[in-house]
This record gives sequence, C-alpha cells and structure tokens, in this order.
Amino acid sequence: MAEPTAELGKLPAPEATGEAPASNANGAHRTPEELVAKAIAPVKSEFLRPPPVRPSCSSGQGEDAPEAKASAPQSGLVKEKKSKRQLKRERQQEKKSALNLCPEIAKTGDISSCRYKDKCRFSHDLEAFNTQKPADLEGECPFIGAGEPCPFGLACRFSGTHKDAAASAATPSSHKKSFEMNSLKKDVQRLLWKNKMRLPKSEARLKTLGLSVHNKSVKKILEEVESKEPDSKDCSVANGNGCKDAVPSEMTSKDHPQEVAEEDSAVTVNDAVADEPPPPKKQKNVLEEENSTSEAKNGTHTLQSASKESYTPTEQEASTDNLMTENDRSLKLHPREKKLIDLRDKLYLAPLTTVGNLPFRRVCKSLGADVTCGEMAMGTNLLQGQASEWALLRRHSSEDIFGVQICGAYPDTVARTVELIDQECTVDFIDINMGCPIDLVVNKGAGSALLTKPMRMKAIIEAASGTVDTPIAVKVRTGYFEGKNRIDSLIADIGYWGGSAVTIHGRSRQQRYSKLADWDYIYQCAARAPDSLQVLGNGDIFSYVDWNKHKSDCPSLSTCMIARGALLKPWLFTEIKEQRHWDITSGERLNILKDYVRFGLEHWGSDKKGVETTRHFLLEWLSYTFRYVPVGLLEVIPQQLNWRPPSYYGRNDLETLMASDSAADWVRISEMLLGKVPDGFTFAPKHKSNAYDRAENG
Ligand SMILES: Cc1cc2nc3c(=O)[nH]c(=O)nc-3n(C[C@H](O)[C@H](O)[C@H](O)COP(=O)(O)O)c2cc1C
Repeated sequence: MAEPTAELGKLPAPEATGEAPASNANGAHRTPEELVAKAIAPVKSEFLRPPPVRPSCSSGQGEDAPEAKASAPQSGLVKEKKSKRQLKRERQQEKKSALNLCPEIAKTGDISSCRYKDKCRFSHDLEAFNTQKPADLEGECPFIGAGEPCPFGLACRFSGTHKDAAASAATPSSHKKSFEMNSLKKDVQRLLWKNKMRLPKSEARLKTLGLSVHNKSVKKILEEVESKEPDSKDCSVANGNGCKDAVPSEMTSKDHPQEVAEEDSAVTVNDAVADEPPPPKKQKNVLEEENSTSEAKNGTHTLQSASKESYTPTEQEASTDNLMTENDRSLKLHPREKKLIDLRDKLYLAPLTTVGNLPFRRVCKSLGADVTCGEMAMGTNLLQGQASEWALLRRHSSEDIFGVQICGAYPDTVARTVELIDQECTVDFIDINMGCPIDLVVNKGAGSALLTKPMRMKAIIEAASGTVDTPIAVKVRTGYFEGKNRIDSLIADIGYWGGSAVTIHGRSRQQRYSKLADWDYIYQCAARAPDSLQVLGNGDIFSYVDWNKHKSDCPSLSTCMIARGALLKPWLFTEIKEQRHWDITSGERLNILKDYVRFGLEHWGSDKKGVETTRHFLLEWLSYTFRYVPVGLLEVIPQQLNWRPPSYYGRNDLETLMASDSAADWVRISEMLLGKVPDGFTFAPKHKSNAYDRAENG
C-alpha cells in the first residue's frame, strides 16, 4: 500500500485544533470498536492527520457553513436590495451585452440568421463577442464527442474542437442514441399560463369522488362546511392565524424549496417569447377535506388545512385523524386497468432534490441503477407552466424505468398534475411525495403534513390513481411525530385507494436524520401490505451487506431505495450487483466526475452559462462525496452512512483532496474539470452536508 502523502500541495497546512477524533480525552488512540461506537469512521492510524485549521466563523463561514469565495472578501457593507424591476432591467442589459451572443447566430455563425433582428433580446455583435470570449476549455465538445452537432456553436466553450461550422450547425439527427424527453411544449406552456389547459379526466374523477366545485365558489363551499362543522371555530388553534384566509393556496415558485432551479436550456434558447410566466392565475383548488362518514361520525371535520396560512399539525390532531372504516376498504374506487410496474429486486435511485438531477441519474444508470426518479416538482408550479419546474420532469433515454415525483396538498391539484404529466410526458410511474419534511412544504399542508391527515391522503391517492392508468406510487415517512408511527395502520388502505407502490423512509418527520432508520418498523409495515401493493424500504443503505440484510430479513419487501448512499458513492449500485466492496481508486472516482461533467454540459449547455450551471451542480454533489472513506483506508468495513470521517490523508494527493470537507477544495476539483472559476465566484452548498441532522426532503 502506498505511504500516506505528506505533502499536499496547496491544501491548508494541517494544524491541530483540539482533540483528534481518533484519540480519547487522554490522547490515547481509540480502538476501531470505540470509534464505531461513536459513529466515527475507523480510519487506519497511518492515514490520520490533525484537522486543518479553517478561517474563524465570524463571517458565517465556519465548519457548519462551508463556503468558498474566489475573490477578496467583500466589504462589511450590507448589499443593496434591488427591486424586481431593477433586476429585470439588469438581466435584459446583460443579455444584450457582448457576452450573450444570440444563440441562433452562435449556432449558424451568420448574423442575418436571427428572425427577431433588432428585437432580439441577445447581442448580435459577433465581433465584440469574439473579442471578449475566453480561451476554450480543455477537452472536447460533449456534443461533438457524442457524434452530434453542437447546438451552442460559436458560444461553446469547446468550439475549437468543432470540425467545421456547418457540422456544428447541422440539424440534430432524429436517430440520436442519447437524448432527453419530457420537455414542455410552447403551446402547452401558453395554455397553462392562461389557465386554459383542458384536463377532462381529472375533472371527471373529482366529480365521481364528490370533489368537484363547479358552479360553486370555493368560499361558498367553505361557508357551507363551516356552518355544519362543530369544530371549525377551533381552526385557529391549528393554524395560529384564524380562519379568515381559509382559501387554500398551494405553493408557487416563490415558495419552492429548490432555490436554484435547473434551467431548461432547450426552452430558453433564443426564444423571443418570455420564458417566465405572466403573473400566475390562481389555480382553483377543491378544498373539501373529504366529507367521509368516519369524519362526520366522529365530528372531527377540520378546515384548518385549507388555510392559506401556516399549518402545523398538533399531536392530538395527528392521532384523531386516523380513522378508516371497513367501507373504505371494500370500496372499488379504481375502475381503470392500471398499467403495471414491477419494481421487485430492482436497484432504485431515490428522488433527490438538487443533486438527483438528470446528469447525476445518468451516472447512476451507468453504474448499475435500475430505476430512477426525477427531483420533486411542485404540482402548482407545473400547472402554471413554469419552465424551471418542468425541467425536473426531464428524462434521459438511458433511464429505462423512470418515474417523476410530485408534491401537492389537495386532491384536485394532484389529479390535474398527474393528468397533465400523463398527457405530456413519458413516465413509467408518478410518485407523490408524502414525506417531505421541509417547512415550506409542510406549512402548506403537503409533504409529511399529509401523514397527519389520512382522509386527505386517501382523497389524493384516489383522485390521482383514478385519473390516469400510469401507476401511482407514494413516498412516506414512518409518521410525522417521533414515537407516533402511523404507516402500519394506513398501509393496507394505500393499496385499496389505488396506490401501486409505497416507499417507506424509516424515520419520522420530527427526527429528520438524527437517528438510524427504523427497519423493524418498515418490515412490520411490509408484512401488513396487500399483495397488490409493492412496499419499498428506504434508509441508510450504504453497502451490498445492508442491501442483502434487508432483502433477506424481509422477503415481502419488493425492493429498497437508495438515496445518500448513491450520492456518496454512486458505484454502490455496482457493488450490490457484483456483491463486493469496491476499493475504488481516486483516478476511477475522477473518471466518474468527468462523466458527470460531460452529461452536465450536454444537459445544461456547453456555453458559458451551461459550464457554470454544471459547475454549480457538481459542487453541490461534491458537498456529499467527501464523506466516502476509501475501503483500503478503513479498519472496519463496510463504512456506515452515519459515520463521520475523521481528518485523513488519502493514498495520493487526489484521494486526499477528495476527502476534504472544505468548499475551497471542492472548487479546486471543479477547476480540474471545468477550468478556472469566474471572478467573484462564491459557493455555499445548499444542503450543507456536514451538518448531519439537517432537513432533507424525504
Ligand atoms: C439531498 C437530498 C435531497 C432529497 N430530495 C428528496 C426529494 O426530492 N424527494 C423525496 O421524496 N425525498 C428526497 N430526499 C430523501 C431521500 O429520498 C431518502 O428518502 C432519504 O435520504 C433516506 O434515505 P437514505 O438514508 O438512503 O439517504 C432527499 C434526500 C437528500 C439527502
């Protein structure tokens, strides 16, 4: 084995900053067993190094907030807050600047080729563009490399590798081997913007379920229900805001947890039509919390969920809202013949907001994932035709078993969304996120808030599954509150309501990632599920040993879903298929990153903007990958997902660099793949992956 590298080039000089995790309070070395008991990765002592000193936390950039800045630190002045109009004007000016050549002209090299002439939002000054364009990046244009014409032409950061302008301008062949699907068509987007999209199947389904509000204003329905509802005056208890604003409002783009929305370059390239919607028209929501017999009988009808304002379920509510009647179970509510989806024993890459983007999923597919799922998309944003939300539904041709994940709080929104997706996209299943813990989602009554509202869950699943033939899956947590698991009592119903599959993440919303997933509970739930419902377990899988254990301990599990394990080591899929612990080299890991970058440039573009978007998402991913500890460095294998890596040297400089938890080092890795970062570049990871107990949406 190679000696640990002592010299680490430009890495910060390692200096001791207190107790090294591998030693106890007396400075004596801890045994591997002691380290494991403390959830510290037992790295062989010869590789250990003292933790490097980092700048102080005074600027908010301590260990818990890794942040890299490429330029000199900013002055202490508070940044001036710009108005929307100002920002729009600046964006327009930027587009017109020489930096942003008209995409049509870039593609053809001909300044007369743009049909918008001087009305075009982009610059037509080819000479000025060429003067300022930085030198090409190293490597080959990803499109040319894939045997395709480059759609970015002169704007491509690898344009020197285009054989000739004509080749790069040629129309893409219709027989591409690698392509993307599920883009939003312009005419559909316009209809959605105007709220004129016809969605007859969901309408019919909602009517059948008694959830249609035609000829009745939402307010009227509320008034009627409120007047019959003995407890309605109590709704202020739950929402803390009184009942005045009881018109439901689902999330819009402003609320979207994904602050950095993926750009759909295909939609925005040289499009003279505005790419953001006009002021969104409110979707009409059906807000009846279903008037079920059981609720009526028990007088537990509540309206607080329909409130516009913040909603936090109370423990009492969570326990009283769980009432199913035998009638529910025997009702034949899904007359359609469902398409089948067989997930048994398939390796399923979990939906992962931000990081589970299409290029990452391609990487996982190439390493053995069988099933992939898009990042969570908000139903209301899809229904409003938002390009950035639709980008989350994109599917690559290599994703042969592919689903999309949506989130919504009301049956009408969800039913309309699934119909729209079914009509416009090619997907094998649609997953409804009923486990998302993040406040923005829960406060609107969606995500894991639904775990406290079984009647709403029922209405959503029935409405969605009865609207489309595409299988409907749901993803849940064990429950909302810690110690109050509830999926065991709902699992049979989820099948009867029309769900084809349910994934159980073995943690409650309250506990987030603070404890290990409760697999015993997952097994109990799986044992209670009807045969028609596929149950998937999820939580902490990080090696083929974990996988085998769950599969053999609980044969009634259809399969398991893998989330952070794939982020830290996407080759986990290979390991499971080949039943081995792969002591992957840093060079092999770099090659995986190179693949990601190539896929990223194909997806986000090989022009300046595409390169920087690819870098951004690469950095988000790198904010997870450093937590992987190479097999050859561990005293005990396999590594567990909850182990914290101590500070250690790798077997070569690259491995050491890849083990760094410093954002500046992730930026260095990105520079090895995508060239220097632009002036003033900053990066702070969205998920701050070194805070092990933070919220993530599942
Ligand atoms: C960065 C990140 C993003 C996530 N995004 C989603 C999401 O969009 N939808 C979802 O259902 N779960 C999401 N989750 C939760 C995971 O799918 C999974 O349920 C959870 O991480 C537990 O699995 P694990 O222990 O294998 O990581 C996310 C998790 C992480 C770490």
